[in-house]
Amino acid sequence: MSSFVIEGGYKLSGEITPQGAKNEALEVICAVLLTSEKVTIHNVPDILDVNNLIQLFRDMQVKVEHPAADTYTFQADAIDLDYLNTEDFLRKSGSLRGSVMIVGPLVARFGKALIPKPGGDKIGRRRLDTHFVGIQKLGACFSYDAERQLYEIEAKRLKGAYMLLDEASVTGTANILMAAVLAEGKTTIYNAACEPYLQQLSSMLNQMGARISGVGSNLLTIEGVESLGGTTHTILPDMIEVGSFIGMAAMTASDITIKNTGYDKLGIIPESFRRLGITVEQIGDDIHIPTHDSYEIDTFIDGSIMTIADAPWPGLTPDLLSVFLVVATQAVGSVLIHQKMFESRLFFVDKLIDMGAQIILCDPHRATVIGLGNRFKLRGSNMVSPDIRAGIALLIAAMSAEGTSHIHNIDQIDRGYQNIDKRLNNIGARITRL
Ligand SMILES: CC(=O)N[C@H]1[C@@H](OP(=O)(O)OP(=O)(O)OC[C@H]2O[C@@H](n3ccc(=O)[nH]c3=O)[C@H](O)[C@@H]2O)O[C@H](CO)[C@@H](O)[C@@H]1O
Ligand SMILES: C=C(OP(=O)(O)O)C(=O)O
Repeated sequence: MSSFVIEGGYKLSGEITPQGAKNEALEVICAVLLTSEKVTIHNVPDILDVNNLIQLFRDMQVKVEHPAADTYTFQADAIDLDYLNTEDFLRKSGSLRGSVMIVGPLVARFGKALIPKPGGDKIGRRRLDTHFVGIQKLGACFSYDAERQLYEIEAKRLKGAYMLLDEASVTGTANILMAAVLAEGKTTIYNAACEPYLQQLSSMLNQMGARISGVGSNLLTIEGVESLGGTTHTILPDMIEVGSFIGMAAMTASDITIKNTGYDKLGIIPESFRRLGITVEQIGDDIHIPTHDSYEIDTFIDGSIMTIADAPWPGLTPDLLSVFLVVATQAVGSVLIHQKMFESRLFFVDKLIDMGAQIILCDPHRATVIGLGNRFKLRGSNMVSPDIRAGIALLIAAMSAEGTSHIHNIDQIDRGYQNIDKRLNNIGARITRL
């Protein structure tokens, strides 16, 4: 298992460009299974999760070409459905949460799919009810094979239906949407998730001939079509990486410009960093973070303690709360970080406490951070990354700390951040990969 050695205290300077969005990539790559024609996707991030999904598609006999570093062409005209029954498929798809989104396209196009309990971060219970109930409403039958720990899904032709999702699940909405585009008749999905990932997926599907309206809202209407064709699609910049760079710049007192951020699609993210006292300057589609000698956390208008909490889009994404938390440790003032969606994502704070941060873990969902300002620096430490976003938060902490830190299990970081050590070293960081 690889690790990073980080020499803390070095400032960053210059420009950095975000990679393509991981979560959008996983959705739009699954969508290529909906057509026998060629689909070209640009701005594909070179990260573990995406590369593993692409390898899985190759194993399913999807024809994959890689004409440029960030461009892939897929053609699913001769899929080997028997491969889904192999141990190899079950092992590979089981370790990758995004792979659950092959169910919708496969059952819509071929009338059957197979999926093991999927992987992803161990950040609390991660149920699939929304996916299953939605696809069942379209007429598919699910059966669970307890011995092999997998679900078999079958349908003749899916039929459009009305559904009110029990929660605005991101991958759940994508999965149901990809099933509904080829179902017979009209489907209505209320309480749909509407992150830019889903807006992008919907516009790609419409380009392929689907008829989806309500894109960007929580009420999607889909008129089913007989078949879909090929297209070319470009993935948006990764908003979680943009947020991670904003936090990193503030915490290391660096002056950096984040290029081509897809600013209009960042929602409430820039404003949420401003509430921690960070200057986020929009320059066209770029973001400039000037050097911060210090930054002071706002209070609410009535003077009460600031809360940074996640919420379904257009609320604040849960994937940035670990970054907000670490950045607050060096701010002036206090903030309550409330991670509502996941129940095991805040336990990494004990590592920050070891580094000298003042944090009270109130319960699995809430942590109060007492910002120490720049009077007290964090100390370098030896730590293990428990999940992708805790991993980047620990990297930010290590980069701002006095002394050297070691982060183990960096596969968790590589899952979602492309060549992060090289890209950060290019703008002044001191990170060595072992
Ligand atoms: C591959 C991918 O795209 N992964 C993202 C996707 O995961 P994923 O699609 O798996 O996450 P879901 O949106 O299904 O739900 C995430 C968690 O939030 C809870 N929940 C969800 C919606 C809601 O209205 N209320 C609620 O409490 C769920 O019970 C679950 O515990 O969305 C998550 C939530 O933005 C992100 O953290 C993941 O990075
Ligand atoms: C939780 C995340 O990813 P996944 O859903 O793939 O585990 C994430 O990207 O923060």
